[in-house]
Amino acid sequence: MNTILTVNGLSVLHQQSEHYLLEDINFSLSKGQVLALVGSSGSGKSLLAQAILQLLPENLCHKGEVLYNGRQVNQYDRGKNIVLIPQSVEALDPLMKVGKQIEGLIQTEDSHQVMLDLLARLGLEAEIAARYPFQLSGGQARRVLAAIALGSSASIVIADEPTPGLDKEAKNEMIALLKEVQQAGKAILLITHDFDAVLQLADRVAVLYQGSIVEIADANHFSGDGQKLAHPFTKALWQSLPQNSFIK
Ligand SMILES: Nc1ncnc2c1ncn2[C@@H]1O[C@H](COP(=O)(O)OP(=O)(O)OP(=O)(O)O)[C@@H](O)[C@H]1O
Ligand code: NI
Repeated sequence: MNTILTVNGLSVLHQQSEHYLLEDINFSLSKGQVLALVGSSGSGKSLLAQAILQLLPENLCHKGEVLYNGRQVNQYDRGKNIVLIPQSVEALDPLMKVGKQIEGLIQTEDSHQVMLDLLARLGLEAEIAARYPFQLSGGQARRVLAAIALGSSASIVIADEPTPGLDKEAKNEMIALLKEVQQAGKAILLITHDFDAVLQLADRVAVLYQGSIVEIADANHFSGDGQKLAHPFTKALWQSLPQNSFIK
């Protein structure tokens, strides 16, 4: 198969306490596939994204391997082959206008036009390009972060919570864009609490519970009362959604 990302026995531990924050994570991702990563707050989703990108904070260390196209991931893959749509807007350069930041990552001659097209696709006015990050609302900043990732040539996109803070229209636009990214043959790791997005985009869903993946389920197993789901935590997560509240 066209496996593009492989995570093998990945663990992340806090150096001082030797406490495991992630333990023995295994999964792979092929071209054009979307794997959703769900789990409670604090279960380790963002840490997994950071570990894949070699961006772990210094007080944490990791074991195991992350392979891009069969070879160890290195720092040069970041931004080039694997991009992150980060959870926090602090990832933007506070001193550079956002249009320039987006253009900087688009590797085609007409980067200015591509940047403007991306802004429009994400429902942002062209004048946003001339603003600094602090002049954006939370939802606008999130869409700018997405434009940066989607404009790059990377073949793997890791999206850490791309939809919160967006109104319904902007959220649907973001989901449509991610769908296009997938159809272009890129692989997506979609970290989210939003099951709307999961059900519209994901092929499979990895469920993280206290630092371990307890189940990787087919996305279409998230239906009915969750009888096709294997792990009690996955079932509980599914049944706790407001739209499933009629299920006893
Ligand atoms: N640098 C660090 N040092 C020690 N512990 C950390 C560090 N970074 C994260 N953690 C801890 O690791 C755990 C997982 O954090 P992480 O940010 O990955 O959670 P998450 O699943 O992304 O949560 P959320 O849904 O709220 O974004 C948390 O308990 C967090 O406090
Ligand atoms: Ni997180």
